[in-house]
Amino acid sequence: MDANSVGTDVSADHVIAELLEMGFEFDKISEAIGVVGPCRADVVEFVLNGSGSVQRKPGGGSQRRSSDRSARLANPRGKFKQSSITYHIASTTGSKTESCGEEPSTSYSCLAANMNPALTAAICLKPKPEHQTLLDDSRGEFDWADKISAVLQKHFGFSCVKGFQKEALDAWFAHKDCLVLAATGSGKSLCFQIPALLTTKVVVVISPLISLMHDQCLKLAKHGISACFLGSGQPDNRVEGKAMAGMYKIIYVCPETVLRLMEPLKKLAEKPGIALFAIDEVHCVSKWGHDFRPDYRKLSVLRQNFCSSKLKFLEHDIPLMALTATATLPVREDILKSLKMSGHTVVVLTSFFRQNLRFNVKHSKTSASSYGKDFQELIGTYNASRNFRGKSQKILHEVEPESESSSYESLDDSASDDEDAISDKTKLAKSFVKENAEHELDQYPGVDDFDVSCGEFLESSRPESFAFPVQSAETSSSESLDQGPTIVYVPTRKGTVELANYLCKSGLKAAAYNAKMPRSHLRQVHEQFHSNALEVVVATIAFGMGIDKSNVRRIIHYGLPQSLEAYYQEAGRAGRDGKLSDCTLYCNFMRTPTLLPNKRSDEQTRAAYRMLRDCFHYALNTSTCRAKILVKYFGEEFGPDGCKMDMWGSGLDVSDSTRISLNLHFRVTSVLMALLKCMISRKKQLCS
Ligand SMILES: Nc1ncnc2c1ncn2[C@@H]1O[C@H](COP(=O)(O)OP(=O)(O)OP(=O)(O)O)[C@@H](O)[C@H]1O
Repeated sequence: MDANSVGTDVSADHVIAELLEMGFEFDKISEAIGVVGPCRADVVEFVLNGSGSVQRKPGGGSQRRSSDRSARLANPRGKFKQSSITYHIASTTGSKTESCGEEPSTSYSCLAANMNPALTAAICLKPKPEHQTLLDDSRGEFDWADKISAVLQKHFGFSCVKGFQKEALDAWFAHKDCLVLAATGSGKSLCFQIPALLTTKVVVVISPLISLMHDQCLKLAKHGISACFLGSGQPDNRVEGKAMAGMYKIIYVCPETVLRLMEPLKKLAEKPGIALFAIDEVHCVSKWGHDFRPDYRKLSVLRQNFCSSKLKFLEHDIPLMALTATATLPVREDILKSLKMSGHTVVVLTSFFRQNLRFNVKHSKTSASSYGKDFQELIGTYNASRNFRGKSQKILHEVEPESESSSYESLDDSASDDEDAISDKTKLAKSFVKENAEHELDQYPGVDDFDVSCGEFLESSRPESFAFPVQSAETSSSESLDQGPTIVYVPTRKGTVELANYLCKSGLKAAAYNAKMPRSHLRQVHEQFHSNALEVVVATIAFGMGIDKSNVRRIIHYGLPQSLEAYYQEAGRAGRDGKLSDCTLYCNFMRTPTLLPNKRSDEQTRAAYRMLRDCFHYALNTSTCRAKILVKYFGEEFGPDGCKMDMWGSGLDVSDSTRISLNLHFRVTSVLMALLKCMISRKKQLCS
């Protein structure tokens, strides 16, 4: 059935279910359907931008309300999940389910659509095979460092490789496996992209997210390098065949697809050859990591199958290059072991310290009632920079958060009576289950979460106007932030919509982003974010790994992250141009941290609790440099001069620390930790 056919209860219910999944509130959806009818795009437009933005449809109004009521009574959320998935699949094959028979014009942000036609055109050219030999297979006869410089300059505009990049490339050149541990934004991708330019062979990159692969392919196309990605997000089924025939220099692929393609990959290894298997975001291998993906563990088949003892035509084992910015010592060991990397693996380790990131923690209820206080400065900053100071002040006073209650149904938004909260265990358990249910959906965006308009990324000539990135600027503590964009991470989908809505109403160019939103919207947010058309993206972790925009000036976590690795990974989106950037964590010290993964073993659940505890301790810390705690977490020690306390945030926000005494912190922490233990057994009961 057409999801948007007007006049049936099923279509209204369908739209309700989808919008609930996106994070919108039931009452608002009902009201909107009542006015504009059950067209998803119109309903969203109405909810976000009000009645003036959408024409009232005949057949809306009271007629719709009865179906809304029945939807509410039946609570059909689970039932509709399947429809929602079917809908998303349909949208990849081009069926017009989005816009009620019209081209989708909806912007879920407060901006008009801002597609970049040049970009779309560039990625939709016809393929042609690559036969450009830069390095012959003997590989020993010439100065390969010169060759690297040449391709680096030609394709990327950089004059030299960084030290750690050279080490990784040396390992590859010596046919050795390599584990690269380097800070966010340091340039790890180049380590596996350059080999593709130095040989006639293909580089296969394993990556966890379609969005990440998509972004990288787009960038490579702009740099004149052909690339494609394979997996369930690939809408063109011819791309896989072309990739296995060696028609792209770099193939991005998700782990489950690599496992499926073992035989074709063996053929590819024979002709034209595979130069390297790169495993990006390799912390996903580890059960102890923050972003465990079970299929990553099965990638040990690469080392087992692509070696000269198994494939007789190979002169050397095909090297593995594993890369991450966030791996603790146990995670590193787990990676080497579970991928069965060679005993001669070269470990390239650089500092995790990002000297231009300034870390702060502030106490906040982190609910709708605290938006006004917490985001006033941000709103003022952007509005002032657009010469809207007067208007924005007015708006700030006019726009009140819609409800005092938090989207979390937290027990503690009074932020005053922790003892009451602790005594009411039933309520706590309910809240725990509810939050868990939401977070589970938010935390692990599947490979189907993103759509692309074209699956092929062929080398395109670089436009004349193409500007190479400016090198890092020196940072000084007195430097002020310029007005690059901000990413706000919130723990729930509902939170993304609520906060983005609030910021839009306050005059900012903001957009919500979560994995359940329509792909067209997600694509649009990506494009607007990269073209500087958005000031703020309010996102779940779906907008995390791989986001590489140079001028992100602020990362705000509005709620506790699930681990310090996740926190540092997300914070690492800031200041990739080397300029001073702020990373602020707003944390409710009175709320039990419950951001927990579901469907895990007890052991993993305990590990998750440990990670949460580390986050909580990080937030509570009042005496040590925050950057120091973070890098220490990854096994790195700072020298005496390593941390400049005046610049890199230390304790809690001063005004808050006067309100919350240390005594209370420690009392609350110990009670919370006891509660967490209690919850493990409680959760078992609830799940059994
Ligand atoms: N040798 C180099 N000289 C100058 N800039 C470089 C060099 N290598 C990479 N860069 C730039 O550094 C930026 C970050 O690179 P990249 O996305 O590969 O980082 P990353 O280490 O993978 O980060 P993350 O782990 O956060 O995804 C890119 O914009 C890239 O162009």
